[in-house]
Amino acid sequence: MKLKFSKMHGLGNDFVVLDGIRQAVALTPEQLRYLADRHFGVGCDQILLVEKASQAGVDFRYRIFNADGSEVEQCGNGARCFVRFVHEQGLTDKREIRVETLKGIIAPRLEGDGKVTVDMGIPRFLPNQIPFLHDEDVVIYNLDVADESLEISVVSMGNPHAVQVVASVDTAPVGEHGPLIENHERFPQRVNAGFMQVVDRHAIKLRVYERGSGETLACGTGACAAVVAGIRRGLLDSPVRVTTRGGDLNIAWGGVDRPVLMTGPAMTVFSGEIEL
Ligand SMILES: N[C@@H](CCC[C@H](N)C(=O)O)C(=O)O
Repeated sequence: MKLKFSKMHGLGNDFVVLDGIRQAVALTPEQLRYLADRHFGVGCDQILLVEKASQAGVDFRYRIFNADGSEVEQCGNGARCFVRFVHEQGLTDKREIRVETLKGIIAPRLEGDGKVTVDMGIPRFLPNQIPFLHDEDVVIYNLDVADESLEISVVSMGNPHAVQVVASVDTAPVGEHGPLIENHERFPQRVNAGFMQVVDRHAIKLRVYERGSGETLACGTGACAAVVAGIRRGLLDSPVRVTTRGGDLNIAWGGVDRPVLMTGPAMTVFSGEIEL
């Protein structure tokens, strides 16, 4: 089977994007891992699959797969690339799009300057909404990792995040603690691990060890989760500039029961065809 794809990225968080409307796409986890493989395949952090909407009032459905082949609920940088993709491929000329994901509907908008703003939905904090094994709902939890007790906040942006504040993102033990947090027994569906350095009340630096993909150059939902956690901890005020290793995102949040808005770039690198 030959598959057409586009290689895209949002701040270096890179994607293989597939049009599942004009070509039939049904991939096994092995085929997904092959596409994501940086040595034997195309190489990416996530694979995005654009499909027809399954309900009225929605323009498209898009599905997200991590490099390890697991299907996940949400992807912020992917949502921005999805919008560029459907425009570049001539699948729509609407600038405001409603798109179904595994965890609800999100609403991206293509701005005049080429950036994309995405209404990422309302963040959730209850342990069973993450899911995170704990009886109470508090802003900071202790998590035992490698003989240390880390202070984490948990946030669901549709997908699960554990965010901690670190003195410096440059020296934070992302490679060592990241996989231990990702696979911690108190996160039954695993978790994305965020390491946030507060610069001032409107600026943070962030690194994220992503569930199913390892550390990426940027994580959109991770940026939303970090800003929300920072505001809940009383450290930040909206809007917040989030500096990742791949560049900057702007995140705004109006508080409890309000959606998070994320603005940033989306780039197409090349298009190709691969035999599976
Ligand atoms: N890179 C993404 C998040 C992709 C999914 C994540 N790894 C998960 O398993 O939840 C983003 O930009 O949000």
